[in-house]
Amino acid sequence: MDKSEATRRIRELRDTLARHDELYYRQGTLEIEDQEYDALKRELAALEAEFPELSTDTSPTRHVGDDRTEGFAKVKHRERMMSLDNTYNESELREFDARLRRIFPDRELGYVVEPKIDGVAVCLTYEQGRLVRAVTRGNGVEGDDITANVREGVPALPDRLAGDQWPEIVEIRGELYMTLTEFQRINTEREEKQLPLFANPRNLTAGTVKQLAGVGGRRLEIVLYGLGFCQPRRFGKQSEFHQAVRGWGLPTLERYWTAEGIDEAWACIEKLDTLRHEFTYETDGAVIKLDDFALQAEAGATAKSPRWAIAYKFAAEQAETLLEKIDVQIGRTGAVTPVAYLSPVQLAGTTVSRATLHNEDEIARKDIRPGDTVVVQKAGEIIPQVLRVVTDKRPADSQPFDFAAFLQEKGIDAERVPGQAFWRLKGRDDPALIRRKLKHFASKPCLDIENLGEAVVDQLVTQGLVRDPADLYTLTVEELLPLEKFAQKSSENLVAAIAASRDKEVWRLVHALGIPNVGAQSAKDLVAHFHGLPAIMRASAEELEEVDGIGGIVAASIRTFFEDEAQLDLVNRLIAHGLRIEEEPPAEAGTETPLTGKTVVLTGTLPTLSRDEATARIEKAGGKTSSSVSKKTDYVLAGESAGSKLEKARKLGVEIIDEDAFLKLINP
Ligand SMILES: NC(=O)c1ccc[n+]([C@@H]2O[C@H](COP(=O)([O-])OP(=O)(O)OC[C@H]3O[C@@H](n4cnc5c(N)ncnc54)[C@H](O)[C@@H]3O)[C@@H](O)[C@H]2O)c1
Repeated sequence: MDKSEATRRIRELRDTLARHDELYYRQGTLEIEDQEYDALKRELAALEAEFPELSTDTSPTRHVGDDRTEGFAKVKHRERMMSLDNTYNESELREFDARLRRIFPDRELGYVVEPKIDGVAVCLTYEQGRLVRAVTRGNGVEGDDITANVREGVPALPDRLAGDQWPEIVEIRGELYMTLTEFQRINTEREEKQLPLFANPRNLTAGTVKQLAGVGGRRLEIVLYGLGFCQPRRFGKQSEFHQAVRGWGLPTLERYWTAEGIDEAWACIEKLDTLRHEFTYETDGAVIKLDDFALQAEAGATAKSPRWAIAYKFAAEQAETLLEKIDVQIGRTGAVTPVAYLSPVQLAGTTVSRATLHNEDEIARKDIRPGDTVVVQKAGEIIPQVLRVVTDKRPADSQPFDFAAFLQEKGIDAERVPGQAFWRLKGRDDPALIRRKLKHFASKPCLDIENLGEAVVDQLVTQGLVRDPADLYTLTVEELLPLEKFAQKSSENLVAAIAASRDKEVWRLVHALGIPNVGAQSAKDLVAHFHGLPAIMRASAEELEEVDGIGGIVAASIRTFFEDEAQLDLVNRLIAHGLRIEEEPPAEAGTETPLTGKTVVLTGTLPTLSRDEATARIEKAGGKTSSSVSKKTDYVLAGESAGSKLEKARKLGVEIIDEDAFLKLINP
């Protein structure tokens, strides 16, 4: 390769890696498998070695992936947090040992072999034995302060170290992770609510610790294995440190091995490979470290990884199964990702029934078709991917899969992102689209908001006051006054008109949402059948098709709309602003209603109803709410993160119901 070719390829690789880093570290998602990512990084490193003049300090080969995000306080690590060099083959592992033996020619090298936990790196600081801080790796030098989320989300983490043999200040490094059981619990709940599923426990862990409003009832675990800053210094070896961590009562590695020399270390790695599926955490490899801290210090580090440790990653496991159908998932940013639905098959200790297909080009490159027998692989132990098609077993009438035609058939209005392989729902942030949405929302056949005409909408969008319909409900008179042709009275009128739209008929709101293919008549039909928005949101495509006048295309389009997190977020915000979402007639005095004379206590966060909304429903159904649980309480309506009220209800034997049961109760 000549230099200009190398320059072009290096730039391309850096851009690609930067994009995947952003997805992986900041957004908690991924588009390519780790093995593929690692291969791209190696290619870049090789080119930079061949053309050192093209190497720069900002290259992804020189720094750790940065997970810092807005909204978190930044904290400097007292000692840098590094990444690890990694390899997938034994000979490179032996080269690592050979390099160290060149540095320490006369020594027999003692190693520690540890499982490599596939989670999210975290650094805990204990001062005087008390947990004071939990910080992400960040860019290695400073990370995000996630103390509150760690305290809330990791019940197994003690606030105080046991005993009294701890240093005054100690940074303890480890990995946050989520058990498969918890991961499956969350995904099953999401599946029931027809929400998009999370791809794997690692990404969900990354997303959970970076939630700004707490961990929302998700349970995380931690395992601690590394020493950072320590005052006074007191450990001579990694293995001694492990003993201390255990003695302090912290969750630590279930197994680790000490080995003399690389042959013994290799035997330990093989042993680890046979045992790892029994661990509570997912492991994607082994980490081999020099045991002696003095030798570690002498060996030093490169720009991003220590020279005294290496990760050996296990090869992915594979299995053959039938690809039943291809469907799509829609992400928060509107990305439309193809997914393969498989006949369930056992792989790396779990049952696999879905695999990512990444994007349109990937499907075309591998020529994957519904009805194919495919080889699936769990790379890096987590997300299954379709590796290849077993073409010998392809049915005779099979046709290539046409992604664009498939999207059209499903009524998904998406476009391929120029220069990229993925598709995205059309123009989310386009001001013209926002205007169009708002005009539709406020129009006569929708929420019919007086005074919110075209000129006003244009100004609201241009001034950045409103980005979507939910923003209308927080507008204030003060914000409107500076707009053209707005005076005190007209501003008040608009705020009042918007407020009044909260009580309009539910079909108007359903129409106003702008679900593709759902016009005023369909909205009326849907509400007449389901009596409210929540039931429409929960309905399956089959249930939707039971409504007179709703066909397959409209049903699919409704499902796609509510599976899209961005749309769901908008709907939930509208609901939170108190818009009417149920059509049931108000209770008349003297009539028996489902909750007449009953007391309900609310606790936790409900999946779709806000607290005000739930209270309004309870009152409408004849009940009343109370803030504390007693023997007189009839029901406790509990959502995620329900706390002591739930405990008390259990103790007193008060009936506990979730949102679904509640909605059935008031709307039998
Ligand atoms: N698929 C993608 O798009 C994508 C994008 C970015 C990164 N990645 C993956 O992430 C890797 C880079 O991530 P990384 O920098 O966190 O490196 P890494 O995951 O390869 O290894 C370093 C990390 O391992 C963790 N670790 C787990 N067990 C450990 C133990 N016993 N001892 C020491 N450390 C342990 C630590 O958090 C440490 O920071 C890449 O090699 C790639 O596989 C994938």
